[in-house]
Amino acid sequence: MSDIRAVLTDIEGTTSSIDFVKDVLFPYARQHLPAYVETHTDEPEVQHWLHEAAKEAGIVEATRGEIINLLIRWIDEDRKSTALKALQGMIWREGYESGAYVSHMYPEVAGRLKAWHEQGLKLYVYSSGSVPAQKLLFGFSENGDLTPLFSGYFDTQTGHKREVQSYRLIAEAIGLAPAQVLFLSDIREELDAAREAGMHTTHLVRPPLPMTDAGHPAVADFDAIQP
Ligand SMILES: CSCCC(=O)C(=O)COP(=O)(O)O
Ligand SMILES: [Mg+2]
Repeated sequence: MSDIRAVLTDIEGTTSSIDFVKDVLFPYARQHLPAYVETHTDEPEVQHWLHEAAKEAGIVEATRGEIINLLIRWIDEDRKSTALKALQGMIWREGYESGAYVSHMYPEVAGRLKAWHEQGLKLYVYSSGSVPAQKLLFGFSENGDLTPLFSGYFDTQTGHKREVQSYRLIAEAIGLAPAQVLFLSDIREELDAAREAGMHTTHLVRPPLPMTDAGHPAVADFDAIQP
């Protein structure tokens, strides 16, 4: 993969465990969402995303309570809604800043990201979590602040992760040909879309998941990747 100039990484199931997202972040957002919406309801950004959530659900008129219930249902369904993800990010900030949790990183991830960075590779993140949530996750990690390693972040405002066009737009935004980018993910459909856009791909199959052939080069951890 000698022409690789940048690594674009997914988060959940790739740099960090699905359990951290499902058992720590989602429950925290679920628990704090009602009070957060009630106490921040006059903030334009909160208003904007509540409005976007209602629009996405096709709701013309709803009480605040109904929108809160809708968002809680979406958390339970792990819906990759841009509006929900933006609101979750705002709520998670309070959790990180109060020390309620730090983000999980698989043991080799921070070291490998640092090595790639030192080697001159540009590092980018692409996650369904909002860009502010991504910055928090890498800023408050078990391995300290990893944000200086990254050159940019992308979320579903660029497009959904299973759509080919999203990867074309990301390559354009970072100023590289898709063939100069290596995309890392645990999800086959995301890897398929990135490859169709022309990116190199590597499938993260984190133990104890059994190694499976999803049609992409597959590894158990970042130490096995040589961009
Ligand atoms: C950005 S941290 C929270 C992760 C999250 O909300 C999520 O939906 C994970 O999506 P990913 O695309 O990283 O699998
Ligand atoms: Mg993932």
